[in-house]
Amino acid sequence: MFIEILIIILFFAALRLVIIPYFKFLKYKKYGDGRFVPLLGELVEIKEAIKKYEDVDYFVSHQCDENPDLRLYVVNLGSKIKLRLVDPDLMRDFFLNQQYYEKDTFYIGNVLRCAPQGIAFVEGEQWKKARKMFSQAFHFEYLTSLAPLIEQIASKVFNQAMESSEILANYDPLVYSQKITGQVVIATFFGEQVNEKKFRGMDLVSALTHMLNLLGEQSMSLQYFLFGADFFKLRLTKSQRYVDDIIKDFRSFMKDLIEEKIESFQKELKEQGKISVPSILAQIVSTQEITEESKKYLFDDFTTFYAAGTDTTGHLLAMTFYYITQNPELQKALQREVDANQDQSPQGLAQLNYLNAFLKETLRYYGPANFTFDRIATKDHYLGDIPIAKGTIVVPISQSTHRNKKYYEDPHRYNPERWLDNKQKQIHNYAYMPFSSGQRNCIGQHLAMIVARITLNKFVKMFEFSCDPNYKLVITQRFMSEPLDPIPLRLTVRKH
Ligand code: HEM
Repeated sequence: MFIEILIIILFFAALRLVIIPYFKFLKYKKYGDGRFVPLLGELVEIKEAIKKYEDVDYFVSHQCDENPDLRLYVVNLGSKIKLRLVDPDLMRDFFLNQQYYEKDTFYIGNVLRCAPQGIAFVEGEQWKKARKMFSQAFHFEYLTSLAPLIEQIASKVFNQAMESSEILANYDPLVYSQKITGQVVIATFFGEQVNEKKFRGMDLVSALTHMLNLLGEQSMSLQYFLFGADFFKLRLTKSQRYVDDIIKDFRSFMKDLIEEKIESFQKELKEQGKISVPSILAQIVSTQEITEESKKYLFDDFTTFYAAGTDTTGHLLAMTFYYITQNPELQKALQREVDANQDQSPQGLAQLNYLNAFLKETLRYYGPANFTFDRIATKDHYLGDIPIAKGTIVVPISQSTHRNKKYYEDPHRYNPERWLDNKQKQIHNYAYMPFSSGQRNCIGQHLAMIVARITLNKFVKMFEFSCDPNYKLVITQRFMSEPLDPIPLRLTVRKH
């Protein structure tokens, strides 16, 4: 009897976890290509890519090599089916049909515990309100008023590096770029570094980094994959209780800080008719009514901006520094351009050919976020001629399109020159999307580019730099795809 019951249970488990998903997989595979690995699905691919090709994104980068007309690639994630869109036309349909999707929190669920109501993961009316509240503050024109603040932060970090021969001899561009970008998110939000405020003895950058690292570590554990984020809320172990308490205390600390700032901005506005130092929060306080409801979400939005804007922009800068060293001729041209430039404003820097070509090419070749978070279909619908069933995961993979020879000549070569003098042939609107597209595109893209241009410009002005010739770049998976070993740059201070 026991054996029969066991067989029945195993049969139903196999049906639910493997057989039904496999038939769904076949249904979608006929529109493109795909790979089904029972239970483990795409996790196997991630492991293989690192082990065999030393690049966690190898497969998505090379997805269209054999078939540039490929439309989609189907994989499984446990029993769920996931469609990776690689054809720009399909991506366009996807972005025009956002009403049928919600963000899937499988990979990010635990990190979200520190900002559950942040703009990046709320849906519907709540998302619309949040996006409306911040949209003016993230306009290029408004952000240009924050350029002096960004400039100060970059100078401070570079000046510190200049004082230490040890740092100059072994400069880790990821660490120092993220120092800059983390401070920039805080300073552009509040108008200053708020250094006097300490959380458990830590400044804001250290506290946020500490909390996000703890949550990230939990997300990489087997328990997370088996039981999800709720498991860590149970406070079963000392370390679970430690992390849970940090989240609660930090949220309440930030709530007080933001309320205090709002009150002081409102007072300044009342007494002087304007807020003297520009910032994202100042822009909101001076143009909108701050309700109790909006206050409630502002903390989570701030944390979201920090999480979304620090590593990404830092990664863009670090990888650009690295690739510049791999192209010495162009490095010289960039240096000449930067030295000759008279207009250091964000508008002026946006006109520099080589500077922008390098940033654009890094974003194409190995941008920090070359795919969006997974989306789950909330209703049956069509993308073009493809019927998408409710519950299917769909995600546009711009990394595949960015490396498709149909759109880019010699796509696996890092070549900033393709962006000079309009050499790059007119590309499909959805074949270059480092900041995604549609209504949920990156709200911080202008800030990211302003920060990247100011920092790169300053770096090139201040330093000669090269990379240790023995260094081998291996890309692994952390919070995002990152170099496994720190990039060892050698810096010498330039004499002007
Ligand atoms: C080079 C730097 C950056 C890149 C490549 C990047 C890329 C992206 C991408 C691809 C998305 C879409 C994600 C999805 O739909 O699943 C996104 C969304 C977002 N980004 Fe960025 N980002 C960068 C910098 C920033 C910065 C500096 C901020 C803010 C300070 C920021 C804030 C956000 C937010 C809040 C969202 C969610 C928007 C929404 O759902 O309405 N990002 N970003």
